[in-house]
Amino acid sequence: MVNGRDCALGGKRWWWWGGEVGACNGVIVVSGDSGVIATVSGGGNDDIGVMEVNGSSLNEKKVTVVFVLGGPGSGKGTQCANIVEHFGYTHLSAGDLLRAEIKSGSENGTMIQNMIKEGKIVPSEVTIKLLQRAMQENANDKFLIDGFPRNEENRAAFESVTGIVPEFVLFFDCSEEEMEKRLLGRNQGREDDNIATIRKRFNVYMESSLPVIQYYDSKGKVRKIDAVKPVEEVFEAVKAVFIPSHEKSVSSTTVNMVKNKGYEGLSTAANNWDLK
Ligand SMILES: Nc1ncnc2c1ncn2[C@@H]1O[C@H](COP(=O)(O)OP(=O)(O)OP(=O)(O)O)[C@@H](O)[C@H]1O
Ligand SMILES: O=c1ccn([C@@H]2O[C@H](COP(=O)(O)O)[C@@H](O)[C@H]2O)c(=O)[nH]1
Repeated sequence: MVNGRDCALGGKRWWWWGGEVGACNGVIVVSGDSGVIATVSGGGNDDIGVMEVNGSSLNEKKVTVVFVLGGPGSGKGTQCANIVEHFGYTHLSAGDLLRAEIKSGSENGTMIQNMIKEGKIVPSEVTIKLLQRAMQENANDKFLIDGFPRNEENRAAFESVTGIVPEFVLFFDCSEEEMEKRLLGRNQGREDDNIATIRKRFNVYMESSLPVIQYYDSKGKVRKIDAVKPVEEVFEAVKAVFIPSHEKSVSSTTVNMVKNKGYEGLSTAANNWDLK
């Protein structure tokens, strides 16, 4: 499945991949299938990822991850920018990371470029490594992962390699007609925003990505948003998902106080608060 090895350590399972074990950053790693254990201190090779499996931990960093899924052009990137601004998440677009990898002159560049032109899904190990590195290099502990996982294999590999289970999945539900119109009008010079590739992307989305959303729905993790509406209205619905429920009930109480007892000083703020 992925280029990694695991073994039991202190009742926990650990994975590693890539590079030399001894170059890793002050964490415990395992060597080989025989389960030989090495404790490494110091060093520093960012290409090596060591993660606790079965906990949302990345190099001993606890992280919160929200997957942002939906068809091509459903507005994921647009809304992620709003979420970053209002809720302090870091936005990691898998597609942007892959495009940056092409630009960097990486040995995988040509392969990634061909896959994107064809609307195909890049192998999991490539994308997961880019996502892992981006999370490790960022001091934040809250990430929006946009446009990943795109198929069941992506999903299973990410969960087993990183041990990260998403907090929830934000799903932008949009008609194909609307998505096509948006992609053809995006005008960002993307090689895959032409009608032939768009059709291929739609097919891959229907066949491979929707089952991932269905999987998370069966776990009660999907927060579905009607993404056909204008940007501002979509964000109102998104906000309702991100505002913690206790804050919603506090504001609800405040509104009731305003309504019932006429606390005029609070009325503007309370009435502007979006209660869902
Ligand atoms: N609610 C909306 N109404 C109208 N246009 C929108 C809306 N949301 C986004 N757009 C526009 O549609 C285009 C696609 O949006 P965006 O890039 O956010 O989609 P995406 O889901 O991230 O796409 P992709 O999966 O291809 O990366 C952009 O030009 C954006 O400005
Ligand atoms: O996890 C991923 C994300 C993206 N791809 C490839 O990139 C393009 C563009 O993705 P956007 O999310 O629209 O930026 C996509 O069609 C895939 O070819 C991928 O393989 N895996």
